[in-house]
Amino acid sequence: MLNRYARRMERSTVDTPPPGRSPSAGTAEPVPNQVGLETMAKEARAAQRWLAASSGALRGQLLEAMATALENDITEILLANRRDLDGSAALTVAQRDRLTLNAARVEAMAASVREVGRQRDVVGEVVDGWVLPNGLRVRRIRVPLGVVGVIYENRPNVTSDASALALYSGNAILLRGSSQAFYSNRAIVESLRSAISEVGLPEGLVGMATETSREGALAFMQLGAAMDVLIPRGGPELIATVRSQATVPTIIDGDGNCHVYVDASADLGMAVDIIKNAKTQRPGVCNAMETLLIHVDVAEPLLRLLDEELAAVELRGDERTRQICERALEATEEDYAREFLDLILAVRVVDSLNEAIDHIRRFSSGHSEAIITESFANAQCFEREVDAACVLVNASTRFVDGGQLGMGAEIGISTQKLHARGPMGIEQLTTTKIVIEGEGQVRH
Ligand SMILES: NC(=O)C1=CN([C@@H]2O[C@H](COP(=O)(O)OP(=O)(O)OC[C@H]3O[C@@H](n4cnc5c(N)ncnc54)[C@H](OP(=O)(O)O)[C@@H]3O)[C@@H](O)[C@H]2O)C=CC1
Ligand SMILES: N[C@@H](CCC(=O)OP(=O)(O)O)C(=O)O
Repeated sequence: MLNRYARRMERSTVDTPPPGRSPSAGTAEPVPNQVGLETMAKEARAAQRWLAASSGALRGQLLEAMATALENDITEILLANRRDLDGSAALTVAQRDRLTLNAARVEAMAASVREVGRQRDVVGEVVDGWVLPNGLRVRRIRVPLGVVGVIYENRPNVTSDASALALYSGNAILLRGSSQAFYSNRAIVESLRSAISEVGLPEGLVGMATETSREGALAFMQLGAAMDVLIPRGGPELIATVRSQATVPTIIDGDGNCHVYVDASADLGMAVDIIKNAKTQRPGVCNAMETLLIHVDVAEPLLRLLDEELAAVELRGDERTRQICERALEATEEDYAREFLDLILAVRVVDSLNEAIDHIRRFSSGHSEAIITESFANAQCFEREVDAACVLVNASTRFVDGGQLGMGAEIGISTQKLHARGPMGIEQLTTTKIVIEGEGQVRH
């Protein structure tokens, strides 16, 4: 029966070339592809019904087929990626790094899909249950959210990571990736859809918006009841547009203005290793460090070490930083407020842990914040008082990643508090419903 259903599904959602980027929208005018989007959303809604009723074993089999398809289609995916890279002249270093695929990265994408498929199946899990005095049996069970939408940056791996997480948790997914990654995303979606079809499920479980203009993105976030939740991953402009224009519920996955604070009690060797990793291992990503805060008691020895160890990094510091490290430029308030996504680091010397926490409270985007300390009391205070999705003690902010945290992958890193916060995996793509079973009881 599922195979018959699958054969009826149209492949149209991945066949159209991109009409190209157009200026930012902000208007309520209807957009040309709204009908296409609505059709795609309807297909996703219909297809999700089949998946919600499927067994964890079938969903595991589906993810295995998706991983194998990615491995088999590696040549097509890399060719499509080359087309994206050739067509995008004005990419920043961070954007080029995000967009670029190679064989190892595609293999890592397949490995992530498999890793997601090895996670515990949470669909149908009973999270609570009780029996009432009148004999009614009540269970709260975990169920998929339904149709999940994602607007995301130009990272093609998000296409497969997000699809794997959504499908394994019983959801259908609608994808609106960056126009810069259109051909890569299309090749990946085609590969995933062929695997879906192969296991007898409807291809409409993964839909991709083909209108890549900003108007298209606006129409996507205005799908209303057709989408159960939208996860926007991106910078402040995207987030502001979603907050003011979206007509669907959202889980905001915003920018990462991440701090590392080096306490007076810190082990400076450990501090140097963590700082180097957090700033330089992949500077263009959201969990990279943007500002370093140093307790005044260790400022001199640490900055002398960093002067050499961070030779490739441009430092922008306050007056006390510049007195110790002559090459540091003057930091402005704006430098502390922004995400560089580059080999640039803002630095500030503080007199106390409290001053560091005050700075973080003022400038943090609520993503990831770290302390390096040998003091248990200071670590506890930092954990309690810093209001961020992830707080780290003596570890690099780069660990804030679903794969690194054992979740297989992440659909995004939520920087809001409801209904999920931090890296979002399978469980965060579910909600619960209450099932009540009786023997004819009526309310008096
Ligand atoms: N918290 C998290 O999970 C994550 C956060 N990020 C953050 O994302 C940023 C990096 O990615 P970057 O490429 O700069 O992100 P952008 O915000 O520029 O782009 C992200 C996506 O949103 C679209 N978009 C951007 N602005 C608008 C708008 N005004 N209206 C409609 N759609 C819009 C883009 O489309 P197009 O490209 O076609 O213009 C793209 O698909 C960083 O700030 C990083 O910290 C990134 C990944 C994960
Ligand atoms: N998952 C990521 C972090 C989140 C992310 O995708 O960030 P970005 O590269 O800014 O789009 C990682 O550390 O690999």
